[in-house]
Amino acid sequence: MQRYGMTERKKVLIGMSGGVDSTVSAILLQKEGYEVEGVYMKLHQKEGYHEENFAKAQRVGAYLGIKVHFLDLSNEFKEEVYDYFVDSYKAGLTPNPCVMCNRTIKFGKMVEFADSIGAEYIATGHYINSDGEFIYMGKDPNKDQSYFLCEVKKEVIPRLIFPLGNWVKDDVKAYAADIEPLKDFATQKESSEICFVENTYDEVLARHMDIDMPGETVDAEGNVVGTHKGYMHYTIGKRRGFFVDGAHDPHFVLEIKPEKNQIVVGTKEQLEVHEFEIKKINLFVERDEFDCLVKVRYRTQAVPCHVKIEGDKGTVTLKEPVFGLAHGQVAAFYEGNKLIGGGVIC
Ligand SMILES: Nc1ncnc2c1ncn2[C@@H]1O[C@H](COP(=O)(O)OP(=O)(O)OP(=O)(O)O)[C@@H](O)[C@H]1O
Repeated sequence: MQRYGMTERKKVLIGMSGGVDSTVSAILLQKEGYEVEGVYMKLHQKEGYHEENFAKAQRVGAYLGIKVHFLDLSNEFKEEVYDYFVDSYKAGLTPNPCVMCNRTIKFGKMVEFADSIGAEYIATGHYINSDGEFIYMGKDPNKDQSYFLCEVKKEVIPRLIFPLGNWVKDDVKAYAADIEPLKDFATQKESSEICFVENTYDEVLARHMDIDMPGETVDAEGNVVGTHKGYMHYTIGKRRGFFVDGAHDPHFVLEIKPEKNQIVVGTKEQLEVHEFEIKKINLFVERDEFDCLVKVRYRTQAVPCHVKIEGDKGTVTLKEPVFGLAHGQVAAFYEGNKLIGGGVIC
């Protein structure tokens, strides 16, 4: 984790969310000899959320004797992440808000803030590794978050430090539990996967539009076979929450047609995908045609593939098929544990 030379003491800005991961990360950085400052970012408008979490981050700051800044990025977050999330569902796509947040906010605006306070390094409590040149999967396979960084700008990587890259979550909690003034951090409820979603994503969408609009469920040939609750309730691969008249076998969502408020359903075999296109390509290596592994969603196995990039589009040919590829999600490319980039599935 140590990047600075023996004679200098390098300044690091750590994103402190009030959670156990960033808390332990801040402690580890200080132990390593870094000059640490923290920042709590206000990202969304969830009632009461920021008061509580900023207070926690400040408690950690007081314990460590470090400054914790408060940065209101709610306008930027709304534009770059929240609106994109809502607009994607409206367009029948499955967004990846954490990927966009990492690119534009955590490793975008937070880096600009680090510059403004003279911090060379930027740290977070993500379960990821980095050698200053590349990003690697974290050691804890259940927590590895490297997938969410595949759209981060290449030039920021040398400045990133992830103190928890070689930790497993249980050890992080045990570490916090041993520190008397901070031991409640070890047992607090874990944050939800998407920070502004309290329960389900459709609760968020329902604040902006009418998502309950019954429509037709059709098969791959376009025959009407049943009904559904409104296209925004579904993602590709979903197998519940719609009706297929007289169906015995399980049916899955194959496609979403927002303009007709239709969902296309079919069998598991019909979900099989061998090739797909990507856009918004972000690579950490200089190549336009290569073999690698690809993860087409967060919690899935990486599969071998061939990538060919032409202009701002790319074609990914899979050597093993995947089932249920959702448009709008990110495909992250790996060589072993090394993240070499990504793109948005279109
Ligand atoms: N509001 C925030 N302000 C500052 N940094 C943040 C904020 N939210 C997240 N981060 C940073 O991003 C990291 C990853 O966030 P994420 O929400 O994915 O993880 P987490 O496992 O809930 O982490 P934590 O236990 O630290 O809350 C955090 O560890 C923290 O360093």
